[in-house]
Amino acid sequence: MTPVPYDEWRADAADPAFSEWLRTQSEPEWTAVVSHPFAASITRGDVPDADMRRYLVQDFQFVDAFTALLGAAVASADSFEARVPFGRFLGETATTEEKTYFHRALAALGATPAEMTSPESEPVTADFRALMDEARTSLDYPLILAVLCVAEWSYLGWASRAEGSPPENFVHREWIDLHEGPAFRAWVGFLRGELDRLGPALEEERRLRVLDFFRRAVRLELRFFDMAAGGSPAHP
Ligand SMILES: Cc1ncc(CN)c(N)n1
Repeated sequence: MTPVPYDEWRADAADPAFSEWLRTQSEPEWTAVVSHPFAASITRGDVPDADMRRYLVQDFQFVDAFTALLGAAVASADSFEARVPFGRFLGETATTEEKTYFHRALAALGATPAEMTSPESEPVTADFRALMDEARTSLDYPLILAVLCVAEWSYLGWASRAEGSPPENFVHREWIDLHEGPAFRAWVGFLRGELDRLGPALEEERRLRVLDFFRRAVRLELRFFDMAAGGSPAHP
């Protein structure tokens, strides 16, 4: 879809935030991600163990490149105030939260040590890592923000759709908890706020480059869930 220029779009937008422009210009794929059948199955707690294991083995590789990207955000942010939330989240991801979760969840799902230390990458995992590496090595703060924002905002999107009582199985329940709740919402709010702060002041060409990274990340999130669901695409 040819993007509607930001200045034209915001003239009639109810919420003229730059991050909202990025999201709306990434439809229908955005909605396909946050309503993906695999994500819905996580929220119900009924993903078969073999599928959850394949997904988490691949996601552990995603998290490695994602952690490096957070480091690039610390390095490229334009103020001390902006560096601090990245540093805090980086510490949480690298130590307490996702790392211990992955080890416990993959052990419970019967993953072998080789699958965790030298796993084979699915094509979408390699492509996602390549996009994160491209953003990281650019050291271009808005491009880094675009990729981080998609990863976190889209995960908040599906996790906040969970209804009813949380799944009993900790593998599902903790994965939802890691992507929901007040702290995670504040983190997503921060990422969106940074894009909203910087985007309007960018030249149109730079805005379109940020949108290109945002859209590529959204498409990869969709392919990632398709891979997890066994390869059957839920593309719109
Ligand atoms: C593929 C993917 N995208 C996003 C997230 C959320 N951190 C994740 N863990 N994995």
